[in-house]
Amino acid sequence: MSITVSNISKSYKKVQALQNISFEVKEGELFGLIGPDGAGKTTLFRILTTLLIANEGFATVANFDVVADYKKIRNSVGYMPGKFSLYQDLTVEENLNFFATIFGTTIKENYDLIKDIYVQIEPFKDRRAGKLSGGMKQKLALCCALIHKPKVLFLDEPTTGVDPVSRKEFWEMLKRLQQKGITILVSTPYMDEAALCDRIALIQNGKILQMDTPQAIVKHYPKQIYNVRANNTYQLLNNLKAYTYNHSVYPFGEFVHYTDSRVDFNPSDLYKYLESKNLRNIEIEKTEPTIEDTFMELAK
Ligand SMILES: Nc1ncnc2c1ncn2[C@@H]1O[C@H](COP(=O)(O)OP(=O)(O)OP(=O)(O)O)[C@@H](O)[C@H]1O
Repeated sequence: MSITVSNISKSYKKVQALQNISFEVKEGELFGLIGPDGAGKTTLFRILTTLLIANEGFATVANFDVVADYKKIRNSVGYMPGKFSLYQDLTVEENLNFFATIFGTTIKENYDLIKDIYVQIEPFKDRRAGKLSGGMKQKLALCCALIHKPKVLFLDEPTTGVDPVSRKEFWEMLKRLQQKGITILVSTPYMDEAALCDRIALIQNGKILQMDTPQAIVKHYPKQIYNVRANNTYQLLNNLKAYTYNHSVYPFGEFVHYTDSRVDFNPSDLYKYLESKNLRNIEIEKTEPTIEDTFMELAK
């Protein structure tokens, strides 16, 4: 196993950030921690990268214990923290050289590993990191986390605040790194990114709600979901929430996602109800669940 987390708990005074978390990540796996702000993702990353000590439980990374073998772990992992971690006043090249030097290596030695990413920021190598765009900062941070050829890469919300094109490119880069044998633990609040991982853990309030492949998680969704639309979305939401038989109701893109509590649900009953509320242009159609739907169901 590349990462083993066993019954880890951590609290900050009154806040219980992690409650009895356990999971394993296999060598070469791309594993996602999916959860909203405050779920406990950063706390877990800090424990696994030896920057914070858990109150209970144990964990290993690359077969080293996170407490006893912390120095060995620091040499074996790359960590890209959520907040921008680079030296704003150093240039792109200086930042990268700095990280290479503290790990006793050079840009040249591991250039192969970062090449695909670095070529995209190389034209700006003399620019100060603080003056880079969001997407470029993120690429530089990834190069810095990779420059010592880590076995395990920890990426805490690497795409938060990054535009959709750069997000897509970033995930393509992760897939290429995975093919080079690097184990990756990545956190994200974006449900569409969850589908790109080999396995995911859905996490909320310091607890794992569910863990499996993205395909299996969606397959186990227990209900039929309906896309509902009408001329007034705000009123539609309120009317659906007030409907006696609703099981779940929430906005989803241009639709409202609705599930019914009855086994013999007939959409025409709902149609009539919404019509009686003076809604117009009503549409009710079956749709497939997504990871976001699973999250909404588990978080209920
Ligand atoms: N140093 C701290 N002192 C007190 N409470 C903290 C501290 N760090 C985190 N917390 C609390 O612990 C909980 C988990 O926070 P954590 O940062 O691990 O979550 P997260 O999933 O990474 O969310 P975010 O994306 O917002 O950072 C939150 O309720 C947070 O307010």
